[in-house]
Order: sequence, then C-alpha cells, then structure tokens
Amino acid sequence: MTQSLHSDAERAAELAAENRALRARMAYMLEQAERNHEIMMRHQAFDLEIVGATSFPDLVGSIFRTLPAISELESVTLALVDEDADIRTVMEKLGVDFAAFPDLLFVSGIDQLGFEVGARFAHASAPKPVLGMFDAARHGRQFPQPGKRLQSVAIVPLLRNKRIIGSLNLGSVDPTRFTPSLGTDFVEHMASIIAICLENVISNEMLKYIGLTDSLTGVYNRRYIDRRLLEEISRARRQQYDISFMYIDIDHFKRVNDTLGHGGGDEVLREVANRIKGELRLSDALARFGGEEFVVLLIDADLDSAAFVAERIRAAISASMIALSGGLQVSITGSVGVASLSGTGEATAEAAAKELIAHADEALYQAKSGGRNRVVRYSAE
Ligand SMILES: Nc1nc2c(ncn2[C@@H]2O[C@H](COP(=O)(O)OP(=O)(O)OP(=O)(O)O)[C@@H](O)[C@H]2O)c(=O)[nH]1
Repeated sequence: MTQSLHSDAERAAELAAENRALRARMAYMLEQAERNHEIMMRHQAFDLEIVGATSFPDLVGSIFRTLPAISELESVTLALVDEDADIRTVMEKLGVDFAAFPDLLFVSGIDQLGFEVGARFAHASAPKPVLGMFDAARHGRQFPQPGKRLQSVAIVPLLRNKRIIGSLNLGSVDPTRFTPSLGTDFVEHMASIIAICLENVISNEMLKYIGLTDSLTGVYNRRYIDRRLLEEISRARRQQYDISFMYIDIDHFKRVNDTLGHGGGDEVLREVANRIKGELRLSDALARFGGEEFVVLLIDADLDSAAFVAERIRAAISASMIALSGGLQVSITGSVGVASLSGTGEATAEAAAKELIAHADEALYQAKSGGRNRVVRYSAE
C-alpha cells in the first residue's frame, strides 16, 4: 500500500513535470508560430511595396531600405547584369542618382556573379542559391562595403525567362544564418518577386527613355524638353535664377542632304549633336526638335553666359570638317538664337515657356537673315 501510494505520488509528479515541459514546448512553438507569422506578414507587406514601385529608384530604394530590416540582415546588395551598360546609361539619363545606392552593383557578365552556369540554362537546370560562410576573396565583389563583419551569405540568382538577370546578395553576422544545408525555397521566392519587379521597372524606364529621346542622335526630343522646361521654370522661380534657351540650326542643310544623300545628312546630324554636347554642362539639356534643328536648355544661366556658350557651340560646329563613313568630308556652319527668362516672372510656367521658345526662335531667324554662322541674342526692341 505504502509502495503504491509512493508510486502514485511519484507518477503524479512525473505527469506534472511532463505537463510543464509540454506547456513550455507549446508556448515555445506558439511563440515561434507567432514570430513566423509576423515575418510572413512583413514579407507580404514588402512584396506589396515592391510590386507597387513604379520607377527604378523607387524599387531599389524600397529593397535596400526594407529588406535588411525585415530579414534582420546586416547587408543586402543587388548585382545586375548590364552587358553593354545600357541599363546604367539610360537610368543616368533619366536622372537616377547612383551615389544614393552604393549597394546596387552592375556587372558586365554573369560569370561575375559566382553561379556555375551559362547565361541561358534552357537545357540545364536553373542555378540554385549559393549559401555558406562569407569569404572576402569570393564575396568581396558582392559586398563591396559590408559595414559589419559578415559571417554567412546567400547569393541568390535573379531569374527571368530562363535568364540570369543578376543576383540578390544577403549577408549576416550570424555564421549559422546561411549554411549549405539550409532550405532555399524562401529566398528563391523572394528573389523571384524581386526579379519580376526589376524587369518590370527596367522595361518601363527604357520605354520612358525611348519616348523622350531622338532615335537618330540619342539626344532628348521635343516631348522631353517641353516637360523639363516647365519643371525648370518653376524651380528657377523658387530659387530665383535665370534660365536660357537656344535654337541651333545647321545652315543650308538641304544642300548637305542633296549632295551627300539622306544617310550622309544623318551622319552630319549625329556629329553636330556630339559637338554641341561637348560644350555643355551636365545640368544642361540638349534636344533635337526635328529636322536639322537642335535646342539647348541652360539652367542658372543669364543671357550673357548663354550667349557665351552659344558662341562656343557655333565655333565647335564649324571648327573642323566632318568625316563621313564613305570617306567624304563636309564643312558646315550653324546659326544660333538665344533667349533668357529671369527667375522673377509672373506669367504661368506654360506661357513663360512658350514665350522663351518663341524669343529664341525669333533670334534664330535674325541670325539666319543676318547671314548665318552667327549667334544672335533675343532683344525686345
Ligand atoms: N538627313 C536628314 N535630313 C533631314 C532630317 N530632317 C529634316 N531633314 C532635312 O533638313 C533640310 C532642312 O532644310 P531647310 O529647312 O530648307 O533649311 P536649310 O537648307 O538648312 O537652310 P537654312 O536653315 O535656311 O540655312 C531638308 O532638306 C530636310 O529634308 C533628318 O532626320 N535627316
């Protein structure tokens, strides 16, 4: 009897201990489930945020701002394959400030990403994420500025239509965070959403760029200038500086076309665009308004300084013969009309823009009728 009582008490204590252990385990599992749910929710919010990004800087900005925080990572970088530097060039032309994204890297080929696979893997299996210890020699390129000492990394391919478009690079100070045996479904899912979003915004930006540039010369087109001029007029008024506008027209271009053919004329237009560009500052905008007419918008430049630049452009256009691909050389000149707008005007930006363009056009007309190969400043008299 004593024996049985003892064992009953012992059994009850054992059960109570088991119960406590089970409760603790359940509490732990519940905590884990809650934590996982929270992580999932944060990632869902992140997915929604990046899917909603409408521009390249919006998207990469969201990725670099949000992903390290929600994934508790010390470093997140993106490497994009940009073989001919087209993406970078177009984004720069659209005004993307790459200095704001030090963790955005461009590589000229997929061999620089560290996956053992060719650019297309139609008949091979898709490249998998590479997880493991951080190795400065191998991963230095992907993490050019790791703030803290990284211990483990995941290099996740960004895949679109059976092509590697780049890699998402995740770095942690925790050596156990990314180990080769870890499942990769989660990071692959994350990378697939990022890849779709990247491809989307990049093609949108490319389309935007094509819609704003002149396909023959690569400089901006009229649509771009019309839009930019309004923005610049508003800014010039807020900050009280002058802007100037010039019309540049190649003299007797019809003769060039008639003697060299349309193809020769096109070559001349491209060279003239290059010569004008060579005389401008980065903040100035050059466009072809159609035909043989170029325009330049100069920011924070009064009539004197604009006329000075115009004179340099006129000289550059006629400075040397233009060599054509067929071996011929041609000498040309250009006429320039310049007008300015002070930063203190009262008219609407639209009216001021129209007037500025009309004034420069009028000055150009005077340059033409005054004998060509000259710069004329607009004057109200
Ligand atoms: N090659 C080429 N020619 C063009 C293009 N667009 C317009 N043109 C030509 O540009 C010439 C413009 O001639 P005009 O407007 O008569 O003027 P111009 O001969 O330059 O004479 P001035 O301006 O008075 O000095 C025409 O021969 C057009 O065919 C183009 O995209 N490529």
